[in-house]
Amino acid sequence: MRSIDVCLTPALLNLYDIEDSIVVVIDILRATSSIVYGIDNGATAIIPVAQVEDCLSYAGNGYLLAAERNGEVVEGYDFGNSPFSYTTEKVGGKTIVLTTTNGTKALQMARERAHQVVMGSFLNLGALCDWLRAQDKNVLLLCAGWKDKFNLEDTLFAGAVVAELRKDFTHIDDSSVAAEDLYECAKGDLRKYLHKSSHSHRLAQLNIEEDVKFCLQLNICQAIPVLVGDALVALKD
Ligand SMILES: O=C(O)[C@H](CS(=O)(=O)O)OP(=O)(O)O
Ligand SMILES: [Mg+2]
Repeated sequence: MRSIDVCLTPALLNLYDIEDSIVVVIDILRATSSIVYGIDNGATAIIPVAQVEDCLSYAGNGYLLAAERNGEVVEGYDFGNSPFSYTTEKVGGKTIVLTTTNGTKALQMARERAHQVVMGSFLNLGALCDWLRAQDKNVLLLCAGWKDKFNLEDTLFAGAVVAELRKDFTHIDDSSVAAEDLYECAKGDLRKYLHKSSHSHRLAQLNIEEDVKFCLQLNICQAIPVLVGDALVALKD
């Protein structure tokens, strides 16, 4: 029996047995979207850290240091978590140390217990689902949310994955059913639906509408970033 469950916020992660599961970390706006895009664009590795000051211990290695808090680049860092900072020209062949408000924190929580940790986004939805379908493992879709609270965009993506995979799994929990129904509600126009989201209001003041539109594109990437040791690298077949 294979199960696919949705953990709606990292605050609930301890309720799940993930020792033998693949955990998909989801932070659509914008951490996992940018990580997927950067790895797809040839970044050698992305090292996630939970605290801004943890980046400094990597300084001097020729790594790029990326830090975002509350939607803005932390002063003194090379860049933050806008996908437009993760183009081939900017990150190809480079190692990036990254910390964000929600996504890297959720990742650090998952890595402590999960069998395997990968990154999900609308950008690599199809490739991710094809790979998950082929693994003989339970799956937990971990929504990074916002400061440990539920958010719409991460749950929408979890619902998109459940919709793709529900035929391949014998058990889905109620949060998976709810996430899938939410996705069915919104899939016709994700951007329009997400005008309701707290993130849209928060980022509206930061004028990064283009980031939001970019992160909602489907299947422009094939890369599946996987955590190997301390770093996220491209999953090899
Ligand atoms: O930078 C982002 O888009 C968010 C910041 S917030 O959710 O608007 O506070 O950070 P992320 O860790 O990518 O969710
Ligand atoms: Mg987010």
